[in-house]
Amino acid sequence: METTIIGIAGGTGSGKSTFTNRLKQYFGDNVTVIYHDNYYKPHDDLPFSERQDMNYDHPDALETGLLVRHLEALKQGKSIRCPVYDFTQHTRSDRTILIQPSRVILVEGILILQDERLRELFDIKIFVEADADERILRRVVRDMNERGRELENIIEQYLMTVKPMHYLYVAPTKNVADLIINSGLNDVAFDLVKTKIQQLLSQG
Ligand SMILES: Nc1ncnc2c1ncn2[C@@H]1O[C@H](COP(=O)(O)OP(=O)(O)O)[C@@H](O)[C@H]1O
Ligand SMILES: Nc1ccn([C@@H]2O[C@H](COP(=O)(O)O)[C@@H](O)[C@H]2O)c(=O)n1
Repeated sequence: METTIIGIAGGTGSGKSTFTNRLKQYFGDNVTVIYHDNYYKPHDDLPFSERQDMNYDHPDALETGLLVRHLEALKQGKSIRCPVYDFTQHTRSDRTILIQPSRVILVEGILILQDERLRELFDIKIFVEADADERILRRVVRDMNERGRELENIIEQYLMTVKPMHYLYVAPTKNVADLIINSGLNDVAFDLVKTKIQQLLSQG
């Protein structure tokens, strides 16, 4: 089986997951989703207070080599066990998820277009764009509701690492994207990508 891998990048809060999850919801088991976030290094040898203060927006924060190996295995028709990251604990959980090979794989994450090995594996590269003020507002709500964070910590982390790393490592990757999407809720972009995936699936 041929495999097509689509990378979906964009800054934090840009709407990457919203766009990716909409495609997953539409295609169900015909499409597999892998989140780079699950490949954050665990650092479970360090106390919580130290894990809390780390820079999670630098490429070195992620075990991207493992993601590369997993994508290569899926392309070869092998299943993989994907780690599961726990944002409330700043480390990986004990769980892994069994992921089966499929015709189309979506890979989502802030830094996926920054890594040359990943770029080589992607057949289609998408960047989801959104203004910085909207992204941080969404992140505040999301991190407080879903990631167990407090407002003060979110603001400090944003100013110390998230914002500078975004402009150093994430924003420039817009230039290597095949497609730049204005918002994760963009219906036209969704229809275009949906049609492309339908075409790939019908080719088998
Ligand atoms: N265009 C949009 N308008 C309003 N809210 C949005 C939009 N895109 C995403 N959101 C919301 O913002 C939050 C972060 O979006 P998400 O897709 O998780 O971002 P990312 O994966 O890029 O960090 C979610 O709660 C989502 O529902
Ligand atoms: N322990 C961690 C690990 C990562 N982050 C932040 O997650 C952001 C990426 O995820 P998105 O869903 O927002 O794209 C990234 O900006 C990291 O700062 C974290 O807060 N804690």
